[in-house]
Amino acid sequence: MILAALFFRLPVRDLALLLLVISVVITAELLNTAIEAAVDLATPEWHRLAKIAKDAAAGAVLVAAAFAVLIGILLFYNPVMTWLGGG
Ligand SMILES: Nc1ncnc2c1ncn2[C@@H]1O[C@H](COP(=O)(O)OP(=O)(O)OP(=O)(O)O)[C@@H](O)[C@H]1O
Repeated sequence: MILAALFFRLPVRDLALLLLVISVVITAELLNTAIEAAVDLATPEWHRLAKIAKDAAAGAVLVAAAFAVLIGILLFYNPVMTWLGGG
């Protein structure tokens, strides 16, 4: 994504937004992994609260990823269309 942003010469503000979105997704994934490990340590058995904790953490990653895709489309749509149109 960063290489594509440089290729399409996105404005610095768009590049900053892209870096922010990437960092949010990576942070959510790291927190999800941490929560999964902590839950497994606390309750190796099946537990309703463990399920809620893991599902909520995974949901956070999904939300971050979905918004990252949306923001990526918004940032790249015009530059890609211009490039495809040869203009
Ligand atoms: N101890 C538990 N008690 C109840 N439900 C659990 C428990 N452990 C896992 N689950 C359920 O199983 C799902 C998958 O859990 P798992 O630990 O395999 O993580 P995962 O989603 O496969 O994540 P990753 O692929 O990042 O390891 C959870 O989202 C949760 O719904």
